[in-house]
Amino acid sequence: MIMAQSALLEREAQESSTTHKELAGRRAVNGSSERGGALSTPNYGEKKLPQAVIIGVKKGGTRELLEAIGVHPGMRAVGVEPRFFDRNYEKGLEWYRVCGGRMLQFVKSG
Ligand SMILES: Nc1ncnc2c1ncn2[C@@H]1O[C@H](COP(=O)(O)OS(=O)(=O)O)[C@@H](OP(=O)(O)O)[C@H]1O
Repeated sequence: MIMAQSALLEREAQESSTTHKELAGRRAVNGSSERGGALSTPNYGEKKLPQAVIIGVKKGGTRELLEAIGVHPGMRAVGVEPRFFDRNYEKGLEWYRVCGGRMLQFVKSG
């Protein structure tokens, strides 16, 4: 199942123990900035939160779906599943965003 998640991520951001102000401070230290949900750094380009997530049971065929989506020239799909919601949730939204940037090494771009 693919689920639009902007509302979910917005709620996550609001509930996160790290405030926007704190994150802005960290970005200033790291020489990065945020524009419209995209974290920009001089060395790594933009690290955007995903616009959709694939949710599925184990052995439900999610990998196949992910790879099929990734073939589309207009889509960027993660190469390695970040397992954010079930294994890495406590690492927070910032980890998820940085992970998204790392994913770009594996994606097919259009
Ligand atoms: N279209 C289609 N029809 C039937 N079966 C399919 C299909 N696509 C993927 N598969 C099978 O789904 C299994 C992998 O599912 P996942 O990608 O969710 O695996 S995992 O849970 O993340 O490991 C994996 O099953 P196993 O080969 O038994 O491991 C795939 O063969």
